[in-house]
Amino acid sequence: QPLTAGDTTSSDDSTAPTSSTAAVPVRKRTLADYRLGRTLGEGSYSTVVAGVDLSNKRDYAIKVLDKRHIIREKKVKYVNIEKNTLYKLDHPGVVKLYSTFQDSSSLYYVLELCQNGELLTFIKRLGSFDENCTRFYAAQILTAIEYIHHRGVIHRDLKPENILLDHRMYIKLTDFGTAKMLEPSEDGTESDRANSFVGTAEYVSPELLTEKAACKSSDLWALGCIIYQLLAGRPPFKGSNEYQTFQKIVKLEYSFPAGFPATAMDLVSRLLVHDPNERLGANNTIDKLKQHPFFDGVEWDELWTQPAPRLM
Ligand SMILES: Nc1ncnc2c1ncn2[C@@H]1O[C@H](COP(=O)(O)OP(=O)(O)OP(=O)(O)O)[C@@H](O)[C@H]1O
Ligand SMILES: O=C(O)C[C@H](Cc1nc2cc(Cl)cc(Cl)c2[nH]1)c1ccc(Cl)cc1
Repeated sequence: QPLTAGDTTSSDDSTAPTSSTAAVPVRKRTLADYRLGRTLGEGSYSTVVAGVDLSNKRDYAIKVLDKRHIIREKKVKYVNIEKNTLYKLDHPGVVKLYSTFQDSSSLYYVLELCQNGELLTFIKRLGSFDENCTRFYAAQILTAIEYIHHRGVIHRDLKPENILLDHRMYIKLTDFGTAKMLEPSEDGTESDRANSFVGTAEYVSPELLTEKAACKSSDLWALGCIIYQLLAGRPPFKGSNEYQTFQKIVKLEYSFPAGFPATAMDLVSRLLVHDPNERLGANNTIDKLKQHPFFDGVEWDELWTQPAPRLM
């Protein structure tokens, strides 16, 4: 018998006033609060299913992790990094985490539902994006990166699989389990280097391969790779295996296909730069990135209210 709004099984006082004005404390959710629907996707350690919250009839994405698997694979740290990072972030371009809970076998994240799945799916389906669509999506991704960096978070694994699309076809960054929260160091400025962890081969920055240390600028390198991929239909560095890919990155071995728009070529070549400090927008100068001619015409204040361009 599914729960209906107003029914309560937990210690709540079931005679609690049901009027919407009553400040009912936010009760820790349990699985019983949701009607689970279709499976949205599978991760290495997770399954994501659609779920309707029975008390407010809203749709969510519920990410389920098997506890034993998490412990065996030593991913406890990543789970708590993803939880703490997502709880801290609040931006239209970042997937929202509403609640977390657990039962005897699993851990649950209740996430904002991104009905249109992964950006990668659309790149594959269309082959590539036209310049106008690339501009819109690059601008949305850029403002989401600007926001997480402002909050002292480096994503470290930005790629079209980790950029989801909601019902309005707006982007939502996800997968913060490998993100890095920069610790404010003694002199108050945040330490700018994060150690260990290597992202996905095609999008990994050179500094991560040579010095094993990511910085905010590593996300700008990934943005350069993503802009290239939106227009070319494939990432700039792609070897026949991971090692080959890393070689190309370290040697900056990439070229633009014929027909690649000139302003986009200029922008990408200012992001795919070895020295992290030399990348356009590095060292908290993302405004310089926004002023690049490629973004001419972007209404930055309307970016999260205007309708997304039709992908074609
Ligand atoms: N909030 C969401 N809304 C809709 N679909 C989602 C959402 N979060 C994840 N998904 C889908 O579920 C799939 C699995 O996501 P999840 O984050 O659990 O694993 P992953 O990060 O893709 O894989 P891995 O853990 O191996 O990196 C994703 O590929 C995505 O398609
Ligand atoms: O309920 C909360 O919010 C806190 C718990 C803390 C927590 N309990 C755990 C149990 C196990 Cl076995 C593994 C991890 Cl990573 C665990 N993390 C929790 C539950 C779910 C998720 Cl996704 C993260 C953290």
